[in-house]
Amino acid sequence: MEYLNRKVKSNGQIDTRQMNGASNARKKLSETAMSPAPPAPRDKNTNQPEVGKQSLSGSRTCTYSMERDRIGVWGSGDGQSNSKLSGLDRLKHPGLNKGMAFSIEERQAMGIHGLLPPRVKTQEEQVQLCKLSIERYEDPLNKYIYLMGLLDRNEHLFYRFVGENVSQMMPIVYTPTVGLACQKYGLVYRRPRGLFITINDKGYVYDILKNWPETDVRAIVVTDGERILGLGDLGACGMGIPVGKLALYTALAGIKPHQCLPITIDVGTNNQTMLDDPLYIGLRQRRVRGPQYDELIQEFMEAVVKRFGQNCLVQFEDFGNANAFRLLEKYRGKYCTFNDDIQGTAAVAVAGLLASLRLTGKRLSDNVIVFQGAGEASLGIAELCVMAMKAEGTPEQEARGRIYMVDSKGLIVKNRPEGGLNEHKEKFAKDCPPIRTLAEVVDTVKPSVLIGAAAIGGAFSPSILRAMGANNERPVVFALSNPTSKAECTAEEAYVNTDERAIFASGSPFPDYRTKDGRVLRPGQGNNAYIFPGLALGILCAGLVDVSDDFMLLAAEALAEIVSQEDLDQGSLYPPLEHIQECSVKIAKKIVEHAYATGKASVQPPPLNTESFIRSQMYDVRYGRALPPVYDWPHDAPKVNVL
Ligand SMILES: NC(=O)C1=CN([C@@H]2O[C@H](COP(=O)(O)OP(=O)(O)OC[C@H]3O[C@@H](n4cnc5c(N)ncnc54)[C@H](OP(=O)(O)O)[C@@H]3O)[C@@H](O)[C@H]2O)C=CC1
Ligand SMILES: CC(=O)C(=O)O
Ligand SMILES: [Mg+2]
Repeated sequence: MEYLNRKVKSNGQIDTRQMNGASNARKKLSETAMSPAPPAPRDKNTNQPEVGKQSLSGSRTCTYSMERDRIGVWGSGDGQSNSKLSGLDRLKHPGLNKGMAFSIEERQAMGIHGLLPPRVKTQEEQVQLCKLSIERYEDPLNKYIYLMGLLDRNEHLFYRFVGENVSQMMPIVYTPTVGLACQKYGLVYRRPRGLFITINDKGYVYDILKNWPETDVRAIVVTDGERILGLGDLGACGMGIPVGKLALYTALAGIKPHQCLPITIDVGTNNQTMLDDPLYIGLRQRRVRGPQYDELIQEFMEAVVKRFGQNCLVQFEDFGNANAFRLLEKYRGKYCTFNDDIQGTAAVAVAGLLASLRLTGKRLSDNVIVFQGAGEASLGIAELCVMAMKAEGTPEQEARGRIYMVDSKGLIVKNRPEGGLNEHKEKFAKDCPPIRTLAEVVDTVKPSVLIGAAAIGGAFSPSILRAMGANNERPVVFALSNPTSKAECTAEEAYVNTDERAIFASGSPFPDYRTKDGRVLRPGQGNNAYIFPGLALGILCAGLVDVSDDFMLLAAEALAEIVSQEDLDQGSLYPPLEHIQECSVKIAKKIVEHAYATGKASVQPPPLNTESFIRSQMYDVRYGRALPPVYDWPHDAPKVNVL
């Protein structure tokens, strides 16, 4: 039979990325240095190898679209062809399963006829069922468990469902519910998802990476669980975050699921509640710090390059403050990496601020900005604000002078009696006597922008908000802390206490607000989810390694440009969540263009049409044909399992 011959080829045509001068140095890091590939057929629009034969599509070509999406597979372990899989395997394989959408021919040819109810459903009907099913759950945690179960069963359906219902599903797979899921991870954990690497695995990290059954990993989100959202140290239970972030990589930016790998590095936890919890899933010990910790992370970075190549992206997520800054400085430029909490958050917040200028009629440099918090998020945003102000022509010192930071000890001032200023905070220290409370800082400084990222729920009291309203025609208030319980104020509080004049954004979603005169305000979600999926897509499409801050400013500008007048009129500084996939493509396009313009791209040759190249790389949530039609039901079917 013809289809018997249609096997996955293994000709290594994919890695057409040839290292350019800028990345030659990195070659030494890798045992798996890419070899120049034989020429592949080129797409006339993109000047890139055809889909299925290029950088993001897997390291092998194949005939069927489903195989094209999923080459290495759960269960095969070696990333070899799917031809070893039986029909039953395919039914159980989340990347290949179509459930009742398998056609009759497919069911017969794969030897699974009779294992499914007779009716054949469309994917649209399945999406409808997902909607009905999830609506039956009232408890968000149960909705989360349902969605993770769907992901475990049928990836295409999960991503289509989430992608078509972003504003309803994002709060479940992501903040705020993912925070609750992490706190209860011992309860919600069902099936293996992601890799756990512990301090006891030192010396064997590469072997653990080899246990991951997919070989074509392009993006890793890694946490050590020390600062999970604003919930603190959750140890190994932090795994929910890399899983959730990577679900958004695919749902929001079309990065293929099998190219994504969530990792949790378990060095213990200092959270006594976790340590005492019989359901806790991690090592029962206090956190290891110092040289042992650093050696483990170093081994991890090297093992990633050795296993997946030097262009494999490592997104650091929810590390504790001290490690986050240190590790970013240590690895940026040398490895393909960025820190989402510092850099991604900076980009989304600056995007919001740039958009706000269209409402206030100011330049960014005309603003006075007060931060509640001086950690990863706040300092990342503050530094990018300085960069954006400099781009407006404001001298650096003047730009820094317009930014005031409040940490747990009060306003950051020079010669603080209790000391404790690190080099990052020092740059924003003011030459004035200490001021202890945020309320006093707001009264003294009279900021036009107030940004909260300190995980102190309710820190923007009604009186602080009223002061913002009294001092500004349109006060800008960002309550960025996650999850919802940690938000500095709600959208309603921001509007009510400023005569509905506040320009508000928040890290976790808040419902629409109806004004006294009947207008509906839709507070935007100032969350790095608007940035990291598109940023990652751009990084991968360009083969970018050095994710410097100019890329972050570019991403911010790209996002701000997408915000329409209608969005602004509705009080939102961000495009609707329903458009977030388009935002990802636009951001990726800017990243790719800038990577080539600055000589930092390593995918060669450059695409002729950047946007079509990017789109051609993205995951298709629709099912492919599992098999070509070979006969009509109800005729006798050959008992052959070809896949
Ligand atoms: N919306 C988004 O996209 C993002 C939101 N976030 C959220 O931001 C929050 C903070 O994250 P991150 O910056 O990474 O955390 P960090 O731990 O790095 O920083 C927390 C900061 O808050 C300060 N702080 C603690 N207590 C107080 C207080 N009572 N008054 C003033 N400041 C205080 C700390 O002060 P000190 O330095 O003195 O310890 C520190 O500077 C989290 O809730 C997180 O979820 C983070 C990333 C993205
Ligand atoms: C959104 C995010 O990255 C955080 O709250 O940590
Ligand atoms: Mg984070």
